[in-house]
Amino acid sequence: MSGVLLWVSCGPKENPISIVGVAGRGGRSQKRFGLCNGISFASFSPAIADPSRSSEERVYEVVLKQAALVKEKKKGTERTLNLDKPMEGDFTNGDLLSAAYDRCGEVCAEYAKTFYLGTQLMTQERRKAIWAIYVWCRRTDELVDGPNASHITPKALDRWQQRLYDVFEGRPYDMYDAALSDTVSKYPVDIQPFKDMIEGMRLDLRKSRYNNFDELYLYCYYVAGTVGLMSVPVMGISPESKASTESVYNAALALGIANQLTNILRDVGEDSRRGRVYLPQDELAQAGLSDEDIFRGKVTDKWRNFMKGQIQRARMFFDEAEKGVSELNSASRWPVWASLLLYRQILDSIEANDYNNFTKRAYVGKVKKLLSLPAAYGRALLGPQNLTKMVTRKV
Ligand SMILES: CC(C)=CCC/C(C)=C/CC/C(C)=C/CC/C(C)=C/[C@@H]1[C@@H](COP(=O)(O)OP(=O)(O)O)[C@]1(C)CC/C=C(\C)CC/C=C(\C)CCC=C(C)C
Ligand SMILES: [Mn+2]
Repeated sequence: MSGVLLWVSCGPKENPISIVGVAGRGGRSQKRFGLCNGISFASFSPAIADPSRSSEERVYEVVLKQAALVKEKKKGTERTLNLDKPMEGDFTNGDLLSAAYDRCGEVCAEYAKTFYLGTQLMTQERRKAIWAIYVWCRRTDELVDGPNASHITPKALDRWQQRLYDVFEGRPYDMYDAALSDTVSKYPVDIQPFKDMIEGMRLDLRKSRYNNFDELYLYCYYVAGTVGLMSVPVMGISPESKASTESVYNAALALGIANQLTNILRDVGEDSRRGRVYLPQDELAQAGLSDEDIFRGKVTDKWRNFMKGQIQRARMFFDEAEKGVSELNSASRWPVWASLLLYRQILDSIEANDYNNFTKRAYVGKVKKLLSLPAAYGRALLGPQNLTKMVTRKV
């Protein structure tokens, strides 16, 4: 890839896997949480650094705050690009800004073709903003996962965060930043999910095991749930929607978590070869498995049973997310359905591979991908259905 980018609930024992989802209306919503084990939060982001509560509770507080902010700001703040800091070009110039957005679109097309195709149905303004957010997320992930990852230190992430503050204050460093600066000046996008994604990358630098689902949930929020929270203010909620803002944000969070859990299940072998195990250690132990079994990479009945539970949990998060998609603005629904249906099918593919995610990479073939697009389009035609007030599901 281009060098430009590079520089830069847990449940009770008899019910081992459960999630309790929520959707409410008019600010009266409540949320129930699974009980999860304690974890050290000393260096986590202050917004969610409270060890006495579960990750779900703390993340849900961020959701509520984001929903309140979007209601408050509606059309964004009056920030304008500030040129105190020298840049290579004048990005307040319409042509340069437009070139910056085009470049974001190219990066998006190069990395995520199907998703790029999905954005084509969105209004031009929204599509550009989503591209800018996409590129920032991709660059952030590249810091810890790209070819220069071995040189990345917590200090480098601190600098990336400082640069993020500059972007939000209208002081972009380069054209990708300029596109994001412009986006956050136009849409009620808050900095918190961006900071939290950087926090997820910090976690990746220092942690390679997750004791329980509570810890894993927090990681998934940081690196993926945040994407949902960044995207909703741009995608917009349908004017016909009667669902509460927080319930839509909650669904967006669930989609990010579902995607990341799916990523983790698909990449078990690949991650283990990098010394990483993103599976809850307590659930592995309950299934009679350990890290050794993962490094050995043999598909056994114990492994199959364990995987069935993990897949089931990921599907529950997808179900949770599905309830929110129809509440989005009509033009935003198609790309979200497309990405949801495609990602969800990776889980089917893991099953079709007889749970061999050690040496076989689960993927969705071209035909299935193509068939998903009209299926997504059909679903996108369905408008707001009103999220039920509270949904509680246990497996
Ligand atoms: C109401 C409702 C359901 C609204 C929809 C909200 C919405 C658009 C949610 C998007 C969820 C989403 C696409 C999350 C991304 C999850 C993800 C895959 C995160 C990856 C993290 C790190 O993973 P890892 O390193 O293990 O994996 P790789 O091997 O590196 O792949 C990420 C890579 C973090 C970076 C995330 C991105 C680059 C994706 C950013 C995407 C967008 C901004 C666009 C989202 C919009 C649509 C239409 C899907
Ligand atoms: Mn990555």
